[in-house]
Parts: sequence; C-alpha cells; structure tokens
Amino acid sequence: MHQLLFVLNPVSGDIDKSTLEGTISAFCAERGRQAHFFHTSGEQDLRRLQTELGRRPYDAVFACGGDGTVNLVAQALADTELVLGILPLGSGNGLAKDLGIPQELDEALHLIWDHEVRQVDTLRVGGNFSAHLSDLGFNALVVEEFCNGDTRGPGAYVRIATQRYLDYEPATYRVRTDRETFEGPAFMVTLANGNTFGSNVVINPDSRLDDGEFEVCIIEPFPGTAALGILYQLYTRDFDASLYTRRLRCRWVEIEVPGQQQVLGQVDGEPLELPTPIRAEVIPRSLRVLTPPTPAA
Ligand SMILES: Nc1ncnc2c1ncn2[C@@H]1O[C@H](COP(=O)(O)OP(=O)(O)OP(=O)(O)O)[C@@H](O)[C@H]1O
Repeated sequence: MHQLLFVLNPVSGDIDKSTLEGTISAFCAERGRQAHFFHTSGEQDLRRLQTELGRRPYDAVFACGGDGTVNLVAQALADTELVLGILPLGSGNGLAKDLGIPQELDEALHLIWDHEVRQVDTLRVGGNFSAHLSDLGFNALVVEEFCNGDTRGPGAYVRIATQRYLDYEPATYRVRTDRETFEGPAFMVTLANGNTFGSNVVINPDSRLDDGEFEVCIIEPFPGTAALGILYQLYTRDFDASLYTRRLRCRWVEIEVPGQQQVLGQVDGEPLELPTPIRAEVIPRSLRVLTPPTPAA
C-alpha cells in the first residue's frame, strides 16, 4: 500500500486542518509511502474525485472528514478493488466508530501498515448511495436544520432536536420489505447498514455491516412521558426494549408516504428530498475498508 490519496474536507467537524497535510506527508514519507491530496469543495466533488482516481494507480483512498466525506469517497470506490481508509475528522464520525477506527489521528494513520481489509455492504436509498445510516422523519428534519445553521457540534444538534420535538407531527408510512410489512405513523424510520449515529445513539444494535442485509428501524409516536426512557435505551444499546420501537431485517424495502410525493430524508448525514415511493436495497460486500486488525485469539 504505497500510493495513497487523502481526500480532505476543509470544513468538516469545525476542525483546523491547516497543518494536516504536512503531518500526513511526513508520516507517510518516514514509512516509504507517498501521500497525494484532493480537497473537497462542496460542488461536483464526486465527478472530480472520479477523474482524479483515473489519473494514478492509487492503492488506497482516505476520507479525511465526517460521514458526508466518507459517503463521497465510498461512493467513488464502491464496486472497485480500491480500499477506503478513514481519518475521522468530522462532527460525528458514525461509520468510523462502527468500524472500530481510532478517533485519534495518529492512531488512525497507523492503519496504513497495520490493518485488515473488510468487505462491507452498502445501500441504495431512493437511488442515493449510503454507507451508514439514512432516515425519514424527525431526525432528517433536525439534520436539515443543523446543516443549514451556523453552529456545529453536539450542542447545536441537541438544541434543535429539543425545539423541534415539541411541535413535531409524525407522518404515516406504508413499509413493505422482502419479508414483512408495517403501516402506521412513525416518529422516524431509519434504514440502517451500521449501528450508531455520530451522536452515539445506537439505533441498530448488534447488526453487522457485512451480513448482506440491513434493518428498517422504526420509532413509533410516543407520549412525552416515554421520551427519556427511549433516549436511555438508545444510548444503552437497548433499541428493541421499548413498546414504541420495532426493527424489520431485510434485503430491500419500499416505503410509501400516503399523500406525499416527496419527503425530507437524510442520507449519511446529508439532508435531501426523496421522491416517494422510496426503494432501498442492499448491495452486499460492495466496499473494501481498512479496519484495525482483529486481535489474535
Ligand atoms: N470546501 C467546502 N466548502 C463547504 N462545504 C464543503 C466543502 N467540502 C465539503 N463540503 C460539504 O461538507 C459536507 C460533509 O461534511 P462531513 O459530513 O464530512 O463533516 P461533518 O458534517 O462535520 O461530520 P459528520 O457527518 O461526521 O457529523 C457536505 O455537505 C459537503 O458538501
């Protein structure tokens, strides 16, 4: 693994990255690796990155940012032999956490020579690429407001969520998977390849990224008195314990929202309008990712 491309998002996580290139270059040079850099601009990044990948035979491409940057790089690498590395430099870094990638830069860089390559599933959600978690309903609304706001960080997310929760009107969903159906109002509907949001909320405990399936995690409307209990369960990996939650394991799902031709969703942390019905499906083992080596038994 010698020719390495680092895809840097200058704005992710509100982290100062002015010395990052120097740190990475020095780290790679000391170990006989060559570092190249690509800077995201927020416009046409996928097309520009694909062009860059055609210029040089890279061995691995590192997403240096948050889940949105990981989504961009993963999308460019899916269904190729190229390996995705992650330097978690975003606000939440949900997929990196699920893969056990160290959150410290130096430790994450060590994966360049001490790693395992895992093949993980990815999802298509309404035609969009998703490597981690996508959803409809309450969280998508909060993500949209968060992305449009000036303040980042967990504090801003919690403030928006608290304000929006008070007057939130759940929509009704008709959910059909390859195995079962659900119909009714829902507070949120998450299409989960991974387990954990960047906020450390565990929406989909004990599921694997490489099992060829994904989960539709539904939180039904709940009374205010149940809110704290549900939140506690979400932080303690106990999603299924609530009366108001259910999970449908599947290979594909189709979701109708009666009366709405499109709904607000979020895909790996990026808000977007999704035309209904929304179809999501798993693409088994379509992405190669660098992860820490499995400890010897
Ligand atoms: N140069 C740039 N200027 C402005 N926005 C950018 C630029 N480069 C990328 N973006 C935007 O950054 C967003 C992705 O950010 P990313 O998700 O990596 O970080 P984050 O939101 O801080 O972290 P996380 O998703 O883990 O919470 C995308 O919306 C992308 O369009």
